[in-house]
Amino acid sequence: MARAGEGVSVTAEFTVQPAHQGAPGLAHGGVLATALDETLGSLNWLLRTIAVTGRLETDFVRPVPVDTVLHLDARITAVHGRKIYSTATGRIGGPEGPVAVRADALFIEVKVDHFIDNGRPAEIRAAMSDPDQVRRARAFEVNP
Ligand SMILES: CCCCCCCC(=O)SCCNC(=O)CCNC(=O)[C@H](O)C(C)(C)COP(=O)(O)OP(=O)(O)OC[C@H]1O[C@@H](n2cnc3c(N)ncnc32)[C@H](O)[C@@H]1OP(=O)(O)O
Repeated sequence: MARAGEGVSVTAEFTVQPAHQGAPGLAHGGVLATALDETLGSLNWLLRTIAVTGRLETDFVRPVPVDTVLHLDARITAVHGRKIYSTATGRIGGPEGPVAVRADALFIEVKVDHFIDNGRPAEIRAAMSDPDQVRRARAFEVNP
């Protein structure tokens, strides 16, 4: 879950599970990048814009052990035409703890045709008939 904050920003928490391991006992970097991407992606809902990740530059600053709660904080830094620039940090030990990961992202606004043209029909039909997905897409609730 992500919560709206000051400006166009969100905070979120991600708990590293044993299935997220790369090196023994430590989170895999790709999973941490996914947590950053998901948190950054939720910013676009606040703009009510459909957008996909075009670029995601990630810094892995500290190892993140299994069972750690990663405290994520993401905000939009600029919007230019279809381009949405955003940045995020993931801290450990609490929301004010040391930065373990950070990312800068560029999301590109797309039409819904992006998914219809490129996705698989079965999954698109399933998403359209899933009331949770439709509710999320049509009426994104801020801090419900
Ligand atoms: C609704 C739920 C959405 C959930 C999203 C969750 C987050 C995700 O994981 S998304 C999945 C991963 N991302 C993808 O699959 C995207 C794959 N890429 C694409 O489909 C295309 O490259 C796409 C749509 C991003 C851009 O293509 P296109 O629409 O033709 O735009 P294009 O004209 O090339 O570029 C538009 C602008 O963005 C810039 N741009 C595009 N890609 C990049 C990039 N990687 N780096 C820097 N700039 C870029 C271009 O330079 C251009 O800038 P300007 O307007 O200043 O000339």
